[in-house]
Amino acid sequence: MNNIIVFGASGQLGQCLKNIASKKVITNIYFLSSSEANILDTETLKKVFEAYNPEYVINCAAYTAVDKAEDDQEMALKINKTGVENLSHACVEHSSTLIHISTDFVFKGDKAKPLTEVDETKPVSVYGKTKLDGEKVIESLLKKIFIIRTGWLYSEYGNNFAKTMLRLGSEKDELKIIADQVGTPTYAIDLASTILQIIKSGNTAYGIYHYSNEGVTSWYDFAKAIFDIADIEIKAIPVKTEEYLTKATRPPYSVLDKSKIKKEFNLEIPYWRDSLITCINKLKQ
Ligand SMILES: NC(=O)C1=CN([C@@H]2O[C@H](COP(=O)(O)OP(=O)(O)OC[C@H]3O[C@@H](n4cnc5c(N)ncnc54)[C@H](OP(=O)(O)O)[C@@H]3O)[C@@H](O)[C@H]2O)C=CC1
Ligand SMILES: Cc1cn([C@H]2C[C@H](O)[C@@H](COP(=O)(O)OP(=O)(O)O[C@H]3O[C@@H](C)C(=O)[C@@H](O)[C@H]3O)O2)c(=O)[nH]c1=O
Repeated sequence: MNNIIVFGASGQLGQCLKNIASKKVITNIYFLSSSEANILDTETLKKVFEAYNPEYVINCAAYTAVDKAEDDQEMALKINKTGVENLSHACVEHSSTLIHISTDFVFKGDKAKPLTEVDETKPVSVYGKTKLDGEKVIESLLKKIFIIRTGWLYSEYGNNFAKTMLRLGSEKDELKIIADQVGTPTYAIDLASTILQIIKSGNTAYGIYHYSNEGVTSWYDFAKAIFDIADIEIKAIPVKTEEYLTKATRPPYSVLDKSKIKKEFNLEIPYWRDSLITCINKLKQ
């Protein structure tokens, strides 16, 4: 098999890909951190693509600070749109297939019905808008693409809600957690396995796909499950969105319909609580 390169490799998903690739003994995959390959630096991208001539490019690089993006629109746009545009041009030049990760936050989330790939996008945050811009730029430049929209990523790596809850759970006696935002947590290790499975399949059914774990929950119930599985005693207080102020607006409902990806790649997706147990057990080791 020809080379695979991963951009944004030191982030959460990048580290999960590294973990899975080493378990599956995949040796033709190369992991590039932001300091090794900044997707805003076209000269570096040119050199990297010439050196590796990748068959597949996995883009895990992104501006992911949802609240910070509201005051830092320029940088969020640069990374999530211009950087993605640079990668797309390089992929065209080298005939590479681009696997790009997008988000449930491209949706407004005002309808309580699992969201399909053809549902209307209407982001309500700067982060969501810039991620949608990234999707659009890829679709306008490249044919060989897999855009995977996912949501609520967590794992033993990087920063995420589950690790924040574990930390706050050991520091505080009580915690207010939003109970009227509903979605599905995604164990980034499960997503990483799926990405490598897509590559291995050689399937060329290019397009947008939705992926999360199975099931539906709220941030409050997700937090309760984290405390329960990790044996943390804390008073968790369910609150409405208006009672927990954040800079960015988040979709109230962002459950993704995964029928398309399951059918096309013959996937069995774990239920979110089962994967959460796996993750917390790993964190305990
Ligand atoms: N986290 C989540 O809950 C969700 C994430 N997603 C999407 O999944 C993808 C992966 O997310 P995740 O791993 O959690 O995010 P992280 O924030 O953990 O990782 C993002 C990585 O991108 C790197 N990066 C930032 N700017 C550049 C740049 N200019 N050039 C190269 N690399 C850069 C960062 O480098 P550095 O460490 O040096 O800053 C970081 O390592 C993203 O596309 C995100 O939008 C989708 C849904 C949910
Ligand atoms: C820490 C904390 C958060 N919350 C709420 C705020 C928010 O609505 C929700 C999640 O907060 P976080 O800031 O941890 O997560 P957030 O950064 O909003 O997570 C999002 O990240 C981006 C990158 C995505 O693409 C999304 O799919 C999603 O995972 O939980 C509480 O209610 N209580 C708390 O103590």
